[in-house]
Amino acid sequence: MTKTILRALAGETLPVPPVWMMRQAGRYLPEYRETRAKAGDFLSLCYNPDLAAEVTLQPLRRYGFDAAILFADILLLPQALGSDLWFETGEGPRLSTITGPADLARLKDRDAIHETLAPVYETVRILSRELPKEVTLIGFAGAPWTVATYMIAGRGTPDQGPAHALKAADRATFAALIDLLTEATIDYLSAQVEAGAEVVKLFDSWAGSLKGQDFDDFAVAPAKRIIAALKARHPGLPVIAFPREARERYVGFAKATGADCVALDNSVAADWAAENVQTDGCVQGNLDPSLLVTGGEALVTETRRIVKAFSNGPHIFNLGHGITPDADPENVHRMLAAIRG
Ligand SMILES: Cc1c2[nH]c(c1CCC(=O)O)Cc1[nH]c(c(CCC(=O)O)c1C)Cc1[nH]c(c(CCC(=O)O)c1C)Cc1[nH]c(c(C)c1CCC(=O)O)C2
Repeated sequence: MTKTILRALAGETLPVPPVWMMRQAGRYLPEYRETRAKAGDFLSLCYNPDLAAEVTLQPLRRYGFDAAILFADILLLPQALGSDLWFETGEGPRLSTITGPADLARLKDRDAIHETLAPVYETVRILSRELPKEVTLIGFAGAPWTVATYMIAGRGTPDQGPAHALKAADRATFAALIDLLTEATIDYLSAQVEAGAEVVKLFDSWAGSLKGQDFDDFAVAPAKRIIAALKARHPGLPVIAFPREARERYVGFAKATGADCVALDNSVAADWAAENVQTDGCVQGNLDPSLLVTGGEALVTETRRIVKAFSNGPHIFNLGHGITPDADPENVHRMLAAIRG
């Protein structure tokens, strides 16, 4: 087993951490913007296997990252389940809403998703043929809670208010939606693995707004179920979990869910995470993405500080969240130089 990402995920401490970036294919790259224009719009790009594979490969050509992440979106799964989905330019995603049992009943069942998602699996197949031998291919899905927050509200929300409200007002509908998403996510990720994904990552971007028992019920429990089912179908499959802004709940998250690696956002201190989270295995993270906008000495200092903080255990270097469209592509080279020396 020679791929550095797989070695780190298996618990090996490497002299130089392998590195990739969340949203590494994206609008900060001129070649991405060009390919997206050719596709027409973002969703057409996601469903065009040749072009989606092309944008996945672009950041690898430029930077030589250790992993490629499939180019797709966490909201393709709700679309495959029958939600309407579109992107408002400059604003973000819009979906039909789930407000009660009638909306839930209109969704398709888990077996129907592959019809819509077949082009995504084709993208994975192309990538597994075309990627350089040393690069690891990561598939992904949104975690049920995060995906549910978009399906319930019909858009991104600052506090996930509508999802919390449905959870309080109509627990049965809310729990049934989480259940459907959990089952569909197992099938979706499993199909990505069958197509050639070597690792999968579960994005729970809004995990931080779940408190107390809700965090156990709707962040930990679904992740645990998904990971157990995937590992039963694909023995040895490494899984990265990203319960963003989980704060003190990062502690023990890998053990509680069976994840091989916990991805950390940049609100937690690397020294604290090395002592309290990395003790259970591989961690990924956690540079503040705004440093790729501002650059300078702070970018270099902070990158080195993170590498050093995690140097006594398994670590995959990454950002604490996705790189933003206003990032300077040259700053990514500076970050890599600070990591790789
Ligand atoms: C919440 C979420 C979404 N999508 C995703 C998450 C979880 C991670 C996170 O918290 O950021 C995950 C995602 N989205 C995208 C990927 C591709 C792989 C990668 O490079 O990381 C991945 C892994 C492409 C994308 N997904 C999106 C873009 C930008 C679309 C464009 O080209 O205009 C990309 C490259 C659009 C998107 N997709 C989503 C939103 C809220 C938006 C709009 C905000 C924005 O524009 O950045 C939903």
